[in-house]
Amino acid sequence: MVSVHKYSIEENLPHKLGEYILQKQEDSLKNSQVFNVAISGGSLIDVLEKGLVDDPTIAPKIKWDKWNVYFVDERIVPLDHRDSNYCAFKDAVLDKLSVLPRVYPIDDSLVDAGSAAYEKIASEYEELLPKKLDLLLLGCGPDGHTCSLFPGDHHRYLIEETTKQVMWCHDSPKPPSDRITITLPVMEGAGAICFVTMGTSKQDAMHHIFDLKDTSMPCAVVNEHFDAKVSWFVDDLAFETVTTNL
Ligand SMILES: O=C(O)[C@H](O)[C@@H](O)[C@H](O)[C@H](O)COP(=O)(O)O
Repeated sequence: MVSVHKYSIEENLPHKLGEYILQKQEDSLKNSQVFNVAISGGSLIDVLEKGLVDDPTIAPKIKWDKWNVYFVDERIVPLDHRDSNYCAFKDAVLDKLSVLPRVYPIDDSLVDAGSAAYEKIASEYEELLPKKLDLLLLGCGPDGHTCSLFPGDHHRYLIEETTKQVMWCHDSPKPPSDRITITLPVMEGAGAICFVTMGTSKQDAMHHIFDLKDTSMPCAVVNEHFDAKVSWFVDDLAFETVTTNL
């Protein structure tokens, strides 16, 4: 069963997420020299800053030199553009560290080459991915999207992909329009999948995902497919409308 960790403001979700990530780091480093993590953009990055960099009890235990950081999705913009997930992570986390992880951004030399090059950015990124990601840290949009796997017929080709691990997402309903995203085959191979979602704007999505099991929402598809390896870190506000006992 999917596990849900629900916190009030006072309970400090970023700290609890930090503890969870720390445990995953330790588990992975028992069997490997490196900890392979892939992160999304959006509000997750602020939570990572609070939980992994600012938190005085967690921060010293994070072995950044053992981390390989990938992106579950990225907007096709230059890496120093304010819309870039890499740029957001750099500003919020990397620039504050004295020991750096190895980070794998997209090759942004092709971002101005037009849509013909975007498939190439995706396939090149697929080449960069390790055999196994230990942990995926994901967000959930108000429409139930995750990574750049959006709901609706127009984007069905992304959630239904069974072979390619990274794809070009065009006409994204959330700007910017062109992105790359990992697909379900990457989730299939991952050690653990963790969603982080907070606030009232997520209430409708939470009701659809947890009460109605509405698989028109990509997050509900992830819950359904990967079940026991999926955890959700949510706050009271986001879960206010959920009636299912979890
Ligand atoms: O690049 C992106 O747009 C993100 O990776 C995206 O998938 C994000 O995780 C969700 O949209 C949730 O974002 P919020 O948590 O900011 O609502």
